[in-house]
Amino acid sequence: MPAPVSGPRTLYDKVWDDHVVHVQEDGLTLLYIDRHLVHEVTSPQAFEGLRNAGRPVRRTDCTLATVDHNIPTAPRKAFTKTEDYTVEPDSKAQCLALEENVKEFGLTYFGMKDRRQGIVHVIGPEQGFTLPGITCVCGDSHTSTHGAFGSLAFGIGTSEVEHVLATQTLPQKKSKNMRITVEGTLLEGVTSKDVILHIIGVIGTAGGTGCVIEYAGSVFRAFSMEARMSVCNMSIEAGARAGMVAPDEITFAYLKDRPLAPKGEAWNVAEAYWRTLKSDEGAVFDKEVRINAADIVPTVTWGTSPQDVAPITGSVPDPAIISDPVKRKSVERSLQYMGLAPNTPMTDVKIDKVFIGSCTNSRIEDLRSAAKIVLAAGSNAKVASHVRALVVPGSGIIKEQAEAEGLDVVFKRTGFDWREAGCSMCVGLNPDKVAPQERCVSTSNRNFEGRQGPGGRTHLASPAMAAAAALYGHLTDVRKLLGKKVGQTIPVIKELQASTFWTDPVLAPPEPQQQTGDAIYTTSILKLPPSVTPSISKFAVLKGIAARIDIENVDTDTIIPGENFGCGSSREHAPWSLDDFGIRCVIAPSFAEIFRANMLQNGMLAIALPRDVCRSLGEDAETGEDLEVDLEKNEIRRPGGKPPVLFSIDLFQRHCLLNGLDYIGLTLQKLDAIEVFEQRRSTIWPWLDGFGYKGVKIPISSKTKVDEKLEW
Ligand SMILES: CC(C)[C@H](C(=O)O)[C@@H](O)C(=O)O
Ligand code: SF4
Repeated sequence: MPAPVSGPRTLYDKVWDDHVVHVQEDGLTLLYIDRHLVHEVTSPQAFEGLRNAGRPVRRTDCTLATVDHNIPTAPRKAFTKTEDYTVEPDSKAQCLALEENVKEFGLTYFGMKDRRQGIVHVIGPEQGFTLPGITCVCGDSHTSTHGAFGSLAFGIGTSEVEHVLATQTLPQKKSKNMRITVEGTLLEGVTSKDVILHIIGVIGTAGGTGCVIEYAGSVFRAFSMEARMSVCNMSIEAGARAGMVAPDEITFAYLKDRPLAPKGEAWNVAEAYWRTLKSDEGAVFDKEVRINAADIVPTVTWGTSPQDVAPITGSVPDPAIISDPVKRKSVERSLQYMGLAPNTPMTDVKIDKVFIGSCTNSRIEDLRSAAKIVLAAGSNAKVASHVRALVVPGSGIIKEQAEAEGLDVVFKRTGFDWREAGCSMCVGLNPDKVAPQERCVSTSNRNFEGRQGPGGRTHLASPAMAAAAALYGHLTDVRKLLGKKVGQTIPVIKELQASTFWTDPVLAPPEPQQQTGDAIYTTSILKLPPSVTPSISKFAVLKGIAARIDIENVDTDTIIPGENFGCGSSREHAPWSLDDFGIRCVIAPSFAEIFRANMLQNGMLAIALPRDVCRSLGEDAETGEDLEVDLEKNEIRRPGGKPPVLFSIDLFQRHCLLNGLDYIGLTLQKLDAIEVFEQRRSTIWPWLDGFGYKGVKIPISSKTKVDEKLEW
């Protein structure tokens, strides 16, 4: 069991400690989850699991659902039914499934007719659903965004979504503490997006593996909440479990009066608690990175991994000068996919599309930043004739605010397409796509092969850089436009108070499904049929042929084995598809954590071994002879009489795999501890119970009643 932190603690240590429900001897901790965001892609099988097991959602008051990934961003004025608006069959099915599920399970839902609908990671903070010091999860890797508020926020897979829906907890191993400090003053034209791209370029996409990153230093302290969110958003691209920024005056000002933020005396108590949420003097970090702000210039990506970054003043790399053969091959492959010749100056790269949006950069400040560049280019400026450019606000509310500020007019008259809120061209799950071999400058966070559409090529950049590229038709140093004096000959954007847009006199607060007295919610009463003991398939000995693939940073979108296996999204579909192919074990030098957890939840084994051992097992695989993975003996038996390779795996996970144990059933055995935690939570952090919509009273007494307990 890891020693509890007794001396000075980090921000992460503090939030973690405040959410411990139960600790096993091996350190596996049952963590209470304060906030759960749900979207249509990763939730259908989770609700199905609940339904099959006869389990309700434990805390409907702490769960918020919306549609974002699959939905078209075409005008919604004529929207009547999801069936008619969402055409693509899979998308339609997922959206309709969510609509049904939120009704059946009694969840608050912002659907396509609701002005509060938007990308989960935009609407959580916008509503004040996201608060400092909380734990927040979503079946989505970019949940790390919410760490900008000093919360512990991380992405989970579909099985874990089901686990949280059923128990409001998650079994977790504590990550390491990492701190990235950026001190100094940023150069003109350098934004938060450039800072995080630069960081990922420095530490690599596996740089934060096993860690929760705290962003510290004068640069982050000076950042707005929007800028902090863009940084924390991409912590996942840096390989980390989560990213955090300690809350401060900027955080409190952002949250004050948000619809779901605490009000009145509760606000004062909450703020006093939030002020304690910072790393203590002398707190120990397992990993420290220091970066000088003045070293960062506007940054773009050239390749198919977020770590493939270059300053806009630089050139496409030349694989010929890379000595490591695996790295060289990987760069060659990327350049071939991207259709780029080595040593081409970045500013010579001609583009076809521009996408300004996504959970990284679709907030009001991002839209203003892009509009400022357009304005700086002069009133006759136009999007280059060969470029199609899209601006997609992150939520209906942001769209309204932008329209009230006149940003839509600036974009539209310049030739940008102004859309409705959603994930849009960030991910090829809806009609906004990049066509094969088209090149897109995108303010999103992933440039994986096929990410924006099969064969599409992505260059990640800031909103300002994307706007400049749209006007010039090629990658452009935004400073070229900033050289002109913004504010003298150029019209200034009239920024409006965001709070004007939060309140909604038309839409009623969410309908509570069950009521106890005057409470907005009741925690669902857990009635568990004792006969229901779902299980996952057991893993003991696996014998069969193996496939060797020498590719690094294999992302879930193009799932194939390699180093840092499964980096990218929380899609449990990745292990499911491996399983469908009959692949039940993956051996790699390192794994993305969400991917590894998803494998375990499906009874599959992820074995991390040193790079040279992986190579030699790869050679064994090439002989076409069987390998035998024996979890009971923790060894991999090899062909040709070679000695077996030993591996280690967490004891509890091993136990669950060997016995095919269902994590939800195990957790429900700890129901008493969960209830005790909830009572304490209601007393110390009462603002976390229930939604804070107007006129709604929040219950103080204990809510959960357990009729029957699962016999294990
Ligand atoms: C669909 C979803 C599971 C996925 C994620 O987890 O990140 C998506 O949001 C993405 O950005 O790739
Ligand atoms: S990364 Fe893209 S697809 Fe994923 S949640 Fe954000 S906007 Fe949506």
